[in-house]
Amino acid sequence: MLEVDDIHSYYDKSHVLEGVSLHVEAGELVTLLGRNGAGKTTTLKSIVGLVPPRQGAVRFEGRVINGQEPFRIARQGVALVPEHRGIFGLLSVEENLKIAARRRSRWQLADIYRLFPRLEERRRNGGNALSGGEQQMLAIARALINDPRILLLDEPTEGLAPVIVDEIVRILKDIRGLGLPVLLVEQNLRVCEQLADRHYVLEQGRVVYHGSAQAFRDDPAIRDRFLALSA
Ligand SMILES: Nc1ncnc2c1ncn2[C@@H]1O[C@H](COP(=O)(O)OP(=O)(O)OP(=O)(O)O)[C@@H](O)[C@H]1O
Repeated sequence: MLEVDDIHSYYDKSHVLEGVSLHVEAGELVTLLGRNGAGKTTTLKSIVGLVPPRQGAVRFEGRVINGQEPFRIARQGVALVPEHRGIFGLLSVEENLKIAARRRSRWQLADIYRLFPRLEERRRNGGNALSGGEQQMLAIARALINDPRILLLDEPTEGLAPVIVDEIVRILKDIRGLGLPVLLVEQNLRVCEQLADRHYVLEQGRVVYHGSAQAFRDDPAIRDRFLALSA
């Protein structure tokens, strides 16, 4: 349903993605791994039009979307939850959700609160008063209430305490259980292994490994290589 086909992306003259290809099928959770600076965030930004690829194609549900404005890509249901969470600090949790809600969304507030009980508890708190983990949950919740057809997540567990990481993993499992496809950029291998159907590893703007979660688990060479990289 999402197909990234040999994209090349740049920051000015700096050639950052050198022919990245990947795909995410309906109902899949796919992770994008790689060390800092490998191009993971740039791949997500290229998909949503924030860093438009200069070559190659991005197709969503069979239609070419690269070259469109980011808001048009978002409107088609491609939602990015960026690393720096982008919530409104002066608005309450519930206001943050209501402002993001799309009319006729499949997601109502009650559905969101069922998935994120912590947000219901804190629904009258201001965004500024939330912990890092709660802000991350709110960022994911805001993306969901806007009724995406695919969710792109940039390092949702970064810097969070283990107990909160477990809560985010539980939420992502539930999202996956609902059949919503997810492309997850994540450095935490334990998180990836609990969630993913397939993995891609990026190095210096290229895909250097692609395989099923099972193949990745069974292949110590690639695991060691990745672990060594991320250490
Ligand atoms: N706005 C920018 N302007 C110029 N160069 C950039 C910009 N953003 C990223 N880069 C460079 O592009 C390359 C890929 O960065 P990117 O953020 O995509 O990597 P990443 O794999 O997501 O790593 P990280 O985990 O550190 O975010 C890096 O060399 C980085 O320095």
